[in-house]
Amino acid sequence: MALLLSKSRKLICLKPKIGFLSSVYHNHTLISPNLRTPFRILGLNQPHFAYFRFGSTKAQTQLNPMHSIDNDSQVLDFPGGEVKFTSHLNFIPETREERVHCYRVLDDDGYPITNDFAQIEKEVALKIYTDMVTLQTMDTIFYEAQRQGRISFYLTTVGEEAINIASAAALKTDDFIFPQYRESGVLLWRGFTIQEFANQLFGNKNDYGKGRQMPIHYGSNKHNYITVASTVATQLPHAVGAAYALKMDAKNACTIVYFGDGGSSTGDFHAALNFAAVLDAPVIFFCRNNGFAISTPVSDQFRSDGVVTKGQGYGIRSIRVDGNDALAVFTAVHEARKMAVNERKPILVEALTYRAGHHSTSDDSTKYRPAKEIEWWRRERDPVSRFKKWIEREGWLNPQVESDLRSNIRKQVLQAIQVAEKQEKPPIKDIFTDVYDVSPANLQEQEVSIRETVRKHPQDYPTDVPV
Ligand SMILES: Cc1ncc(C[n+]2csc(CCOP(=O)(O)OP(=O)(O)O)c2C)c(N)n1
Repeated sequence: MALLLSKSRKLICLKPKIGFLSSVYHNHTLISPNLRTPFRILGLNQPHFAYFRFGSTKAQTQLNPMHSIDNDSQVLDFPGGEVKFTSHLNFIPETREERVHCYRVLDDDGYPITNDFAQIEKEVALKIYTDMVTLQTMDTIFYEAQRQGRISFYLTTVGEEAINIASAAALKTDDFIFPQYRESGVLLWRGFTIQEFANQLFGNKNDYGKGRQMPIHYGSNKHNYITVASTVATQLPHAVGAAYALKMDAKNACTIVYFGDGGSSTGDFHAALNFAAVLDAPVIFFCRNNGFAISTPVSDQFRSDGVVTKGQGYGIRSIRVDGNDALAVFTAVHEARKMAVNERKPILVEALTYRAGHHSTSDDSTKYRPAKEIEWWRRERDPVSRFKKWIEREGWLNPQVESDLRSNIRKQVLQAIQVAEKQEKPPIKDIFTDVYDVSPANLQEQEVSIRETVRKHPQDYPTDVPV
């Protein structure tokens, strides 16, 4: 398509193409039905003619007879702001010369390298540490419980303890959490008890999901923690919708949505970011870039510089942080929350980390990555010991307190397992409740049928489920 600039400095369309530029001619002015204002070219000192070539037009090029025009000083007034013209055929490179820097506060030895971080009170720092240790302990013991066949499935957050706990610590209780599945620490921070975790894992009658979900699909109304869904990334558009609702209700709160590098390859991710940007929804997109989506490494996931660079493509302010540095994660989310709530804007945080455990109990990650690599991350970049070194130097923790803390938490987790295991399971009828007010005929038939099947083949069904 070629555009012609008339004496009245208006652009006229010579060969309109499809799209919103398909326009009507009106007094030599290009007026798009989709736009409130016509396109205009600014920066010209005198009226004259000019041709501009766009795309694959075959129209004959006529150079401007007035060579004095300084093309590069002209701008096109386009929706979204003025666009400078250039006579240089420059493609935007696929990558920046240097990768986006990663914000951190503590070095690998737990020494602060900057004062540019949110100040944390001693009590908050100790709760961050206590909850990181609790998460580690729960992961170790619940994982073993699955290996012993006591629960059917488990998934750890090993290596991502700082991401879980420090991000949660930077939020307010009115903020809504939309988790993926590797964020049980966020719920822990909010006060979900070890017993409540165990009840869900064992699917007993005290599980809020009434045993209808796989283990680790926690949810809690009380803690504004939306129930985990296995379908990767579906939580992203939900978080945007909820954030938009908070904005419409003029609430002083935001939503935060967690997802992995794998989740960023879904359509839901892109739809969510665009919606959030266009609707100015107060949502924090928190990507845990842990290097793997089960066995798929990030090098097979995308060619961009990680996930942080995608924010700008949608007009979203973004930051990359060291996910193994609790102080950096806390500070970034603390600032992101302020911006999201005060400015009513989405923010993208990409935390670089490493999934130091297997994907889940259904996975053996040494089949697709070197055991030494896993070991290195566990030993050299453990977020829990890094934070511990910092609080020890601050004088807030000593070895005796640390040892008591660990053994106390271990006892609590073991105790919770024993209690949860002994609890009755929810009755079979609970499978059919909570969706319909009046159960439809097909569900009633299924309910009868499942009872008959269990009675006929009792050896194939657990004995502790009331029929
Ligand atoms: C829509 C959808 N596609 C595929 C899967 C299978 N799946 C389960 S977890 C997972 C990997 C997700 O990786 P990532 O988002 O990076 O999170 P991580 O497990 O690393 O924390 C996949 C592909 C799924 N559950 N849902």
